[in-house]
Amino acid sequence: MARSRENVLVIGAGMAGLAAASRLLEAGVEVSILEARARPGGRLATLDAEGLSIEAGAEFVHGTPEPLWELLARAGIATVDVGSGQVDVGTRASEPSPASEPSLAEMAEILEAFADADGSVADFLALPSTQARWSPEARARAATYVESFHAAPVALASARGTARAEQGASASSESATFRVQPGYGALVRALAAPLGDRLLLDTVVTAVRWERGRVEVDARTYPGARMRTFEARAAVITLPIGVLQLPAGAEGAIRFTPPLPEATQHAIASLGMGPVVRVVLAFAAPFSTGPGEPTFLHTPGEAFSVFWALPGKAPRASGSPTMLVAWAGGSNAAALSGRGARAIADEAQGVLARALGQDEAALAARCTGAWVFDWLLDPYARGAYAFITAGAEDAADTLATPVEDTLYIAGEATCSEAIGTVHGALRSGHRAATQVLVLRTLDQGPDGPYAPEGRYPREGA
Ligand SMILES: Cc1cc2nc3c(=O)[nH]c(=O)nc-3n(C[C@H](O)[C@H](O)[C@H](O)COP(=O)(O)OP(=O)(O)OC[C@H]3O[C@@H](n4cnc5c(N)ncnc54)[C@H](O)[C@@H]3O)c2cc1C
Ligand SMILES: NC(=O)Cc1c[nH]c2ccccc12
Repeated sequence: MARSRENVLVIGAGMAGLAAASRLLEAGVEVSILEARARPGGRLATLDAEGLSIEAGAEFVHGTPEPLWELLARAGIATVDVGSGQVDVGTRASEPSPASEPSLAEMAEILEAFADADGSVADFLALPSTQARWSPEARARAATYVESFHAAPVALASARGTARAEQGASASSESATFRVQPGYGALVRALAAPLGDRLLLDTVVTAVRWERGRVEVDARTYPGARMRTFEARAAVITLPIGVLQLPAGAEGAIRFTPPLPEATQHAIASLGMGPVVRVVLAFAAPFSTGPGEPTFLHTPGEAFSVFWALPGKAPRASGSPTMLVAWAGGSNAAALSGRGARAIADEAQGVLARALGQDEAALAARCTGAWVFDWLLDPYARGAYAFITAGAEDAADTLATPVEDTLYIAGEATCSEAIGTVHGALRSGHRAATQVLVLRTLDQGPDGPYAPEGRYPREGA
């Protein structure tokens, strides 16, 4: 077995791991990247569904975060503006009506006001001063938004942390939302290509033994047959927080020897991993979701609290949508999770039928496909994305602090300014790579263990 002490191991080939590995490789550091799945990308997963690209995980580019746009531009990948149509339907069958501007504006104010609040989102919404200032509709809208899009139960989510995440997800003054036209999978392919056979798929990490300046990682192949040990000077660990939170001994838990420092363990335990159930429904014929073909159709109070249309393929592109996403996050998703694809798809169709005032059986008969993504059940994610819980506002920064200059934890959950996003994951990977590279420059010098053979001229050579 090849053993090398010069390299850096990157655990996980999602956006954070791919970004870290690419940076390190560009800087001349020899890296190996260990990925449990049979594909790179992690929570970026574009599937082919009836000839259309659909996302199982992330779909949107939130705002114009510079490093993500730079990557897209470098790879020549186009984006499309999603649009901002918002339509509300009540819990009872009714005609969808455009979301009222005042209630949207009030909700934006509430999300901003979270920034100055201690405690949870639920605490803030229950304050007499909050109730006096904003309408019940706006408060309910804010709660539903946090539960669904931040995937965070309002009783747990930090108000200040949510304000920060919200700002991070906007990432620009005009908070437009975009789609990656060919799907995020195209970006994953562009990032993974230069890594070649340094990217090891079907490699499930089971244990990390470490001491300052030395890491040993045990891994098995998916069926569990082959064990391998990898050795390196340092490891960038991009495991989702849901995986790091697994109790010792649980299926899929990774054993750290010695255990991670108390502060790191505490930070891991105190972050939340938000659940999401995402269903893509396909309809054979053009399908109308209401006036002006809205982008987002809100169904508050239902198990799926928001729906949106996916761009169709020609010749339907100019017509009504034929593919819709049904989205449940936070407490709703936790309640749906584990009920099975059939029951979850039926529930999504039922909510949609009620929302549009249509007959449920007739709508179901027109549905030609349903793809169900229940992220809490994903063994290599254990949820959709992280959220900051009340009292744990510093946890992401704690995780981003290198452990003994040897373990560098990255991933979306470690990016305090854009937690839960693709660009947050990307930034965390770049940050970890920089931490590794700075260490090389300061502590190791050009002849140190990170220096690839022949990269630096030796004196007298
Ligand atoms: C349904 C959904 C919708 C989302 N929507 C958006 C959106 O619209 N916009 C947005 O910006 N963000 C969105 N996100 C969040 C975004 O997808 C994530 O923040 C980002 O992709 C996380 O990247 P990462 O590298 O931190 O983690 P991951 O992509 O999870 O990468 C970690 C990698 O580690 C691997 N791994 C796990 N266990 C092991 C092990 N034992 N051994 C080896 N490897 C292992 C995993 O397989 C994975 O590939 C969404 C996420 C989900 C789930
Ligand atoms: N569908 C989404 O955009 C989900 C999402 C991921 N991270 C976020 C942060 C803020 C708002 C939404 C999100």
